[in-house]
Amino acid sequence: MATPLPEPDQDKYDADERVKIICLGDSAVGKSKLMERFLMDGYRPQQLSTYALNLYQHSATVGGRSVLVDFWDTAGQERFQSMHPSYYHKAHACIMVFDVQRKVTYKNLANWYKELRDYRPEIPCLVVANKIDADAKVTQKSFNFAKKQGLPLYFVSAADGTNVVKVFKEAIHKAISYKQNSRDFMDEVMRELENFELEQTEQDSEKEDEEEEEEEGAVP
Ligand SMILES: Nc1nc2c(ncn2[C@@H]2O[C@H](COP(=O)(O)OP(=O)(O)OP(=O)(O)O)[C@@H](O)[C@H]2O)c(=O)[nH]1
Ligand SMILES: [Mg+2]
Repeated sequence: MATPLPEPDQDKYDADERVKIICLGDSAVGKSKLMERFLMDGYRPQQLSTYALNLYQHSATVGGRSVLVDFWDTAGQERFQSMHPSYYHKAHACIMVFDVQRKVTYKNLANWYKELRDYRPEIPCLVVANKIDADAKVTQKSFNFAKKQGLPLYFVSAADGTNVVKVFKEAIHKAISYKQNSRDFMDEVMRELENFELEQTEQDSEKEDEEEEEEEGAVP
C-alpha cells in the first residue's frame, strides 16, 4: 500500500505579506533558545546545513492580514564575528541579543550593529537582554548602548519565557511596516518588481479567461 504523501505547507501561497527577520549576537547568548521559545507551538525547523543556518517559518495574522515570517538564525559563523552578506540580504528587521551574565556579549553589540548598518542601514533593530531569570536585578541596570542608538531594549528570558512573545510580535510589526514604507532604494526596486509580477499574473489570468470564453463561443 502506498504511504500517503506528507501535507505540503501551502500557507505561503495565501500570505498577503512575507517578511524576513534576522537574529544577531555572540555565540551562546540564547538566539536559538529564544526562537524555539517563541515558535514552540507550531514550528517547523528546516536545517539548511549547507548554509550553516536554521530557517524557521512562522505564519502570523496582523491586522486581519496573514503574514509569513522567515526567521533566520545562524549556527557557527558567529565564531568569526562576521556574517555572510546573504544573511542580511532583504532582511526587514533584526533582533540583536546579548547575555546579561556576560559583559563581553553586551560590548560586542557595537560590532554587530556596525555590520548590520553596513548592509541594512534602516531596518528596525530591537535590542534584547537575555537570561534575566539568572539575575532579576539586572533589569534595574541601564544599558546605554540601546538608548544611545535610539533602539528599543527588552529584558527577556528564553528559559522562563518573560517578554519573548512581546519581542517577537514587535519585531514582526516593525518588519511589516518597514517593508511597506521603506524609502531605501533597493527596497523600492524590490517592491516595484513584486507589483510588476503581480500585475503580470493578473493580466495573464485575464487573458486566459478571454481565450477560454472565445473557445467556448467558437462555432466548430
Ligand atoms: N539561564 C538561562 N540560560 C539560557 C537562556 N537562554 C539560553 N540559555 C542557555 O544559553 C546557552 C546557549 O543558548 P543558545 O540558544 O544555544 O545560544 P545561541 O545564541 O543560539 O548560540 P550559537 O548558536 O552558538 O550562536 C544554552 O545552554 C541555553 O540553555 C535564558 O533565558 N536563561
Ligand atoms: Mg544558535
